[in-house]
Amino acid sequence: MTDPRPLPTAPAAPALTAPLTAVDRASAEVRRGGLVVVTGDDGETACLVLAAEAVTPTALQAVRLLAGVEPAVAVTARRARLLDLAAEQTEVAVIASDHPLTAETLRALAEPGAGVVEHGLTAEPRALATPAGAAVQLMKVARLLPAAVIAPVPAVGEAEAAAWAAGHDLPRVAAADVVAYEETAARTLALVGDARVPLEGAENARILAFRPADGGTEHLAILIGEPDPGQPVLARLHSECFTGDLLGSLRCDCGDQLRGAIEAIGKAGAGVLLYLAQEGRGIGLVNKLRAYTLQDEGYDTVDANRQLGFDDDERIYAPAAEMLRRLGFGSVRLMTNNPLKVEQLARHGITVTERVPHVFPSNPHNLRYLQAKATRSGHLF
Ligand SMILES: Nc1nc2c(ncn2[C@@H]2O[C@H](COP(=O)(O)OP(=O)(O)OP(=O)(O)O)[C@@H](O)[C@H]2O)c(=O)[nH]1
Ligand SMILES: [Zn+2]
Repeated sequence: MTDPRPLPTAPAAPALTAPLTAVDRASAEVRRGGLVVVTGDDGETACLVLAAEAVTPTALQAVRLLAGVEPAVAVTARRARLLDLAAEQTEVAVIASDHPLTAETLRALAEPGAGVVEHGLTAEPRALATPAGAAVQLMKVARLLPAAVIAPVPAVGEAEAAAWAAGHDLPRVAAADVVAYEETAARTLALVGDARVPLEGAENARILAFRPADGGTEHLAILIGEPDPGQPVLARLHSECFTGDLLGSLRCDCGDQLRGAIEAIGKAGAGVLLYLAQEGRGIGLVNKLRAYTLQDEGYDTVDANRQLGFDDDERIYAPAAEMLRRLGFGSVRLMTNNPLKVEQLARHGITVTERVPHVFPSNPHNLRYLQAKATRSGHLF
């Protein structure tokens, strides 16, 4: 095969890097149980934020002391409705109590099966692009349960709240930057690695790694043969599945789909497989394991996501579209059974000339999962 040819890569604009970095720092902080400040527009009260799943009595006490009031908990509207706490159409619900919330109650609000939710709770609706809404979104970015302990920062306006955060040595992030994070990250992908890796079923393969400007997890493109950018390129978008791809889990069809796609593209002679860092349809591996526990209790794959407060599918397709564009492929023949992937790629500016079915035999462990994909998520088998 010929030597890998260099591919164009775009340097990230500094204006995009600073907000991404702020979100990345805040995400790392909440993952280790720390406090962060989320600011909003000038008229909005900034929030002190802590991951509900990481809450401890000590952390809760720290929030009380810093804010000077009792904290509340922000959850997705989906989760609030399951708790019979949100009547209105809203994106996020802020749950408050008529008595101090304990760490156990907070955990029970966040996670199904974690305990009994007590009485005396009320919920207020909030839009996503508010500090409370962005606090929940920050948990999703951090791949934690989408529930945040929040308390108002004793400061007026964004500048004063930012100064308050700095004075208390707390990371600060703007709500708008959290909400825009995934789309912004996709715009900053840079090609950071490119090597020839012969694969079983496709010896003429290269792996290219694309890294977002905040240093987040890379998405990979597996380029097989030399696809003609002038023609629709045979393409597979594969979302990472540690259990299926690496361990050969029989609970899903991912392992077969991954190896089957490489083999099929290899046979066809040329094409691309994007290996996207979107484990568990974008909820992360730990949350996927929680969803599996719920599925063992009787929920299907869609309802398990919803019980945890997530949407059915949390993936976004901006990184995939950006990588295809960077590789010079504006038009694809997409190997998928998922109509949403076709729709979303088109929405992000890639022409899908054809959907190529990508079906593999079921086994006794994944039959129910595949049936749920067909009946609940509209997958075409
Ligand atoms: N949340 C959740 N994710 C799952 C579950 N089972 C598998 N997954 C994830 O679902 C994703 C499957 O991705 P794909 O095979 O690319 O996509 P798809 O939506 O099934 O569509 P196809 O292109 O037809 O295969 C991977 O990220 C898996 O980790 C589950 O029960 N719950
Ligand atoms: Zn899987």
